Amino acid sequence: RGGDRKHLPPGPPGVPILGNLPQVVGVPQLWHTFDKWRYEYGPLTYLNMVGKDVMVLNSKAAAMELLERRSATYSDRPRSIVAEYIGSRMAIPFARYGKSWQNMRRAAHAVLNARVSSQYHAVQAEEAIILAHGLLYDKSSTLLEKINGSASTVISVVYGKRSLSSEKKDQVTVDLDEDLHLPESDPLQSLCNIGHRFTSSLYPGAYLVEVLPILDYIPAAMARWKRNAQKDYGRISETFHKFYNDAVRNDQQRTSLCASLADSQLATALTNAEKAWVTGSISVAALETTSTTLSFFLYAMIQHPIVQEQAQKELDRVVGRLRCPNFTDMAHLPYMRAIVKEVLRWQPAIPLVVPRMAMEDDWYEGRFIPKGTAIILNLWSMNRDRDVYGPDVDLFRPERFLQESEKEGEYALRTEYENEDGHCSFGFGRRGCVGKYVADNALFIDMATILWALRIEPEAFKAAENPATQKPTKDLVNPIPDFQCRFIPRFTEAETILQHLKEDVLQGRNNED
Ligand code: HEM
Repeated sequence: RGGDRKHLPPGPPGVPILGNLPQVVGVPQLWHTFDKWRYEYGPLTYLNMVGKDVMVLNSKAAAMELLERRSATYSDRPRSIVAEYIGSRMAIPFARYGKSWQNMRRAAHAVLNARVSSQYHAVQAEEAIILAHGLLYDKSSTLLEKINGSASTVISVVYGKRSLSSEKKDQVTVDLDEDLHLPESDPLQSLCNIGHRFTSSLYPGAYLVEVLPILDYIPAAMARWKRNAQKDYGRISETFHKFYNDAVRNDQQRTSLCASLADSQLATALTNAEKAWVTGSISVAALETTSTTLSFFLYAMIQHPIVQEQAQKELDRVVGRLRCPNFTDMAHLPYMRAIVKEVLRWQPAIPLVVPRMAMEDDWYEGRFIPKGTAIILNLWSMNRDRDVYGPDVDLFRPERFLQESEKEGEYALRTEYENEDGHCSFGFGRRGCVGKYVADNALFIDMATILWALRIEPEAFKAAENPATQKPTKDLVNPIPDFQCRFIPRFTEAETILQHLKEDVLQGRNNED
């Protein structure tokens, strides 16, 4: 093995003992640092973190080979001491590979796969109406509040039509040293905060104990990080149980994921606690990813009014102005579908994914990957691979997924993207995003409904002169830029139709009670 280690991939030189730790600890938006390194070191960048092997995986080709074709070797997550105290063993996205994860994943797949995901079309279309209506009329919430609330599309799928509603939503901030804030009045905020508790604790270099596991022997009474993590586990568990039990009791229609799990034969392998954690952790995985992507969509639209106009031309031609878009229009709206793909490519919600672990010694293109290596998936760089997307990777340009159609001024999706994402933002292989069909559908119907009804304009600043800034973050989630926009009805009927449909949705929900 000593000889093999001479063939480790290249990486930035580190310092004695600590290795590359000082180049990583405390650095915000690490995906930018890793992106720079990839031009120097190639598809795999080697880092030594106090003697621990870590590699950053930067190219789609390498990810396809290792994570898809050799997925049996790369489906585990490395042990994270802090995340385990918080409950990662029970949470699908963070759990180690094994029987318990397999049972949870199987149950999640059964209710989220491509075929079943069409069952959620109706509730997704309803939520899209509520979102577009709220963007236009709800003056009591900020844009960010509306966007956070908008992700309830996904939450309705998990917890039912009487989805968890929020009374007040703040921008999510979780300080590792502060108490986990789980406001009872605001379940969506609680789920976001739980998600950040995990994703910030898994950010490279977040806790010293991860690279010096001996620190785990310090008793909880003397280690605040451990006390906090143990306390948070109890509170998260209680929250997930409450949401699950309420949903099973209240979802008379039995359409929600919770009700499916409660009724399903498939879920018999799961304990009640696992069911609560499966649904809780799926919501956590779904919520901020979807709302972050929707935020970047709005941001892209104010920066690119021509893209907006092009999409609206397509919507007018295919849908007309007498009804809202629906899922049967999807196949006829290639420009809209290209916008969904381009937002996901341009700004992946999770630029650095929760790492994988090599379960065996392995080789890639003459480079040695020792067993136990933590592999950080750098989706940011994969989505900006110039060999795949051309030199304009930093630009938002949906046309990259399109070709001219036979009819002048119209587009068709390039055939290779009909059944392919065209981006890497859902990850790879056995641990790839299990909710990607539900996510794609929610994003499509939300974006199409908004663009059909509304024109989106920048507020208070000219985007080109005063670009919005992103807060520095030490979290795996891509922070939403600080921007404001306003919404204007595109035509009179849009307002009337939105108003009627929203009333119908609320009326329908009241009748179900
Ligand atoms: C724009 C929306 C979304 C994005 C960008 C996204 C992205 C991701 C990524 C990058 C991963 C890790 C993949 C890997 O390790 O290779 C993941 C995992 C996961 N996602 Fe999503 N996701 C989205 C929406 C959703 C939705 C709507 C759901 C559920 C309804 C969901 C459920 C999950 C779950 C349960 C996992 C863990 C899978 C596992 O470890 O086995 N996600 N997602």
